[in-house]
Amino acid sequence: MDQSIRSKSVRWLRVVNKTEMLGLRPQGERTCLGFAHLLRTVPSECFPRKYCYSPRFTRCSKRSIRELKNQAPSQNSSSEIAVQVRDVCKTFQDKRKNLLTGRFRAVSVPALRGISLDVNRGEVFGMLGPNSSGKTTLLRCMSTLCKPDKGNVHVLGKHTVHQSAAVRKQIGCVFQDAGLDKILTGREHLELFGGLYHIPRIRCRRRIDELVEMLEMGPYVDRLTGTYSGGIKRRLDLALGLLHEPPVLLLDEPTVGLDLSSRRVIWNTVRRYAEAGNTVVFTSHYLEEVELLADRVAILDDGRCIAIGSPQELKQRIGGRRFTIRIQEFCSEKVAQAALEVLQHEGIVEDARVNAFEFNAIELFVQSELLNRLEIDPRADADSAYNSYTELLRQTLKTNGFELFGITQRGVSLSDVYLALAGRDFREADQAARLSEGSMKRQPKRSAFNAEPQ
Ligand SMILES: Nc1ncnc2c1ncn2[C@@H]1O[C@H](COP(=O)(O)OP(=O)(O)OP(=O)(O)O)[C@@H](O)[C@H]1O
Repeated sequence: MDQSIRSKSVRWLRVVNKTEMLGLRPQGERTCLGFAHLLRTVPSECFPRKYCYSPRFTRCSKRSIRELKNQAPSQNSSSEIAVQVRDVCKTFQDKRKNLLTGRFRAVSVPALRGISLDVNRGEVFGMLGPNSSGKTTLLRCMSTLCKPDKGNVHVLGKHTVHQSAAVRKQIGCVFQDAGLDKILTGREHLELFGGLYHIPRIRCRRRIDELVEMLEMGPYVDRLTGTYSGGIKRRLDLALGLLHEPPVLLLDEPTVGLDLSSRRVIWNTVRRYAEAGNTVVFTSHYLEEVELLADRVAILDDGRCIAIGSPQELKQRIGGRRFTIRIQEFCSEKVAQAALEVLQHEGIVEDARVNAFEFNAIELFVQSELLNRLEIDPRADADSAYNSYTELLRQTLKTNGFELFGITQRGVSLSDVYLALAGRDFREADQAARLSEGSMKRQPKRSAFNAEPQ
């Protein structure tokens, strides 16, 4: 590559470092380098002394720093807790255009509404939620990039606002919109970051080789990143986040839009990293990814944490089984509603609805209490009891003139947990978020099982 371009790029990088890190870049101004925002989480001590004045998020009075240092560690900031979030609220001020008048008006968009949670050291912690539930904002609060309006976030006992420089030394971040500089190769990116983190050159090279092997990037690392596919770009992003071996790794939707092989590589890398005693916090939209990867998961809805626990615990808390009844392959809503009314009238379903996203299939949650009440094989094991219940459904629908296309049953999934707690399923929530993006949000519904949101 042309050396002059590269040195220009590195010079720009320094300028961008300085302005991004110190929060001096005017809002909305474009940076020359795509990956500039990645650098915001690099500790400010990496920059020449003369640049290090008044960083936006580290600015606080000497007195408040003294107070923080003298503060006795709270009960939960013990060594077992890697990330502590307490009562965090964040509201954005946004502008919306009135389509009639063409004028903009200011609107408040509450992104986080009092979230508290703890992430233990050495665990893989997932944050699951539909669009606009506040996952990214919470992750940005943990990474020092977003300042909560209310509440505190501590990472390894350090306050993310008052001790942001100390926090940045402990974290690695991979965000959704991470950009890479097209005119540098993957290895050059890694070397550049190694330099910023002051990793000795030989150690840095060894670490780069390790990461290249771990992320299966051998054939790509010496190519210009402009030629990378989405999956390889995400792998390089992850390598940049892992380069300095941070004890806490923050990932925002690490596998969104990737094919299965890239996802597998990323999942394996994250797992191995956590097994080495590090903490990983990630957000995801994919239920199966969270079930597979997370030791514990927080389910977010509308800026609130509605459940927290291991995927297994959460599913057990809901219990029972989920039935899907299809009257016809592509059923109309009217027919499905009529069938549901029959079942309700016969008193053999408790918690049921017609799912418009599944061609108006009827979905039921069935728990053992219902089977006991209906006196279905009281002495039989769970499987036979649920099979008898299936037969009862089939007979009831048949005697009322409904020909069945099919009935399936399965154990509950995290999607059912979300449905039970939030009163709507993921796709409905995503659609609602898209429709009401930024407008007044609905109040959370009571759970389908009357489970109290936490
Ligand atoms: N900089 C911002 N300015 C205005 N509103 C914002 C800003 N950042 C986030 N929001 C709003 O805050 C809410 C939560 O957004 P956030 O990105 O945290 O959600 P999310 O759960 O990560 O969603 P997704 O899964 O789509 O990434 C949304 O309504 C979003 O529009």
